[in-house]
Amino acid sequence: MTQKTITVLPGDGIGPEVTTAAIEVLERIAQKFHHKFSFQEGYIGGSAIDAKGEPLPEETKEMSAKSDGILLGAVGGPDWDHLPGAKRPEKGLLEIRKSLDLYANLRPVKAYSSLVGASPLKREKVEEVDFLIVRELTGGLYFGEPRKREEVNGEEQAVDTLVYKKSEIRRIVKRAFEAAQLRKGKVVSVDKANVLESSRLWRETVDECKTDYSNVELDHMLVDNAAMQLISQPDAFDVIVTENMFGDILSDEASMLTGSLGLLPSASLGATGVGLYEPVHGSAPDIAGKNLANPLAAIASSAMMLKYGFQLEKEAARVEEAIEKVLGDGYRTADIAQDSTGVVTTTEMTEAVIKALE
Ligand SMILES: NC(=O)C1=CN([C@@H]2O[C@H](COP(=O)(O)OP(=O)(O)OC[C@H]3O[C@@H](n4cnc5c(N)ncnc54)[C@H](O)[C@@H]3O)[C@@H](O)[C@H]2O)C=CC1
Ligand SMILES: CC(C)CC(=O)C(=O)O
Ligand SMILES: [Mg+2]
Repeated sequence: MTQKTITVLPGDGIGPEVTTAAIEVLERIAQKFHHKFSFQEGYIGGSAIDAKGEPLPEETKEMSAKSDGILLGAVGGPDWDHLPGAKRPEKGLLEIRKSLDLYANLRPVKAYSSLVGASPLKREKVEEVDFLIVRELTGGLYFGEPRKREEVNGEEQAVDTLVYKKSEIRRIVKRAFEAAQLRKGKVVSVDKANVLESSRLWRETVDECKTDYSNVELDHMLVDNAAMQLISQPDAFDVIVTENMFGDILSDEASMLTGSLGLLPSASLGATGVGLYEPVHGSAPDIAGKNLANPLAAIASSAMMLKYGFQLEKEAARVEEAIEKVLGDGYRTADIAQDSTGVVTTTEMTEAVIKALE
């Protein structure tokens, strides 16, 4: 019997809908395998700004740090877009990642066989897709200082800063090599070393780390080429390691190989301690509150929590199999449906997954 306390941070938009789905699945898993999962809910993002006046209240940070796993929905939305950068909902997410030192964001991209038709790419391009994006999560442009607006020579300008320390690069690259050793043994490191100094340090550091992993094959790829190769030869990738913003962009692109952004899960891990599990997608304000969101990315994120956070491999596999089963049985939320017949809601998809756990 495993006993765990899970912090749930639903956030904004479709966040509450998809985290509810993930909780229901975890509750069923606990019941089935005789574990005890208790859930505590906290504020983050726009809903935290509305309730508590800030995107990451201290109490959220504390309860998250003390728990065994964090399940997050998504943050942000048009209600808060007028706020200055430091007070926006997204700041809450960046801050929780930073404060818990969750530097390794694992984003698996795997085509479900029954869904290859949902991708805008040809079947033969996507059916073998199975790779892992290892995205650096606590450095780079999203965190570098200074960041500011200023007036220079009578004109307004804005500054963001892209900084990487060698130690930050080393630790994420090691994660990628280790992940590759458990997969097909191929790492592609993505950078912009033809232009950016930070990318040249990135590339040098990757080469240095490589000497400890003689059984792993390494290639470097410029990010613009990588964006193209993800479409032209997506099945050639095994592990992609890259910096924060490139990983953010490439993973949304990669989601279309599977058919929808609503399918991709992620785990954000530190060296030790609590991990954060969240879908790759955002708060999807266009469909929020309509019971239309695809809950599978959040449910698959809860499977990553079981696997990486609690070492419950069998239980994680059971959730993944249930997802495959419902897709195989033809359950489709609107984002992955070929036409409008038989489209299911968020709650119907969740019920189907729970049923498939039996
Ligand atoms: N991790 C997070 O909390 C993230 C938050 N955001 C925030 O979310 C807000 C909206 O951003 P967008 O650029 O529109 O990105 P988004 O990821 O929220 O939505 C992009 C498109 O994908 C669709 N989509 C996303 N998740 C879906 C799901 N589970 N099922 C079905 N369709 C889904 C949406 O309906 C929309 O058409 C912004 O405030 C942004 O800052 C964006 C990305 C990540
Ligand atoms: C909202 C951003 C802070 C994050 C994002 O887009 C992501 O992590 O995928
Ligand atoms: Mg993103």
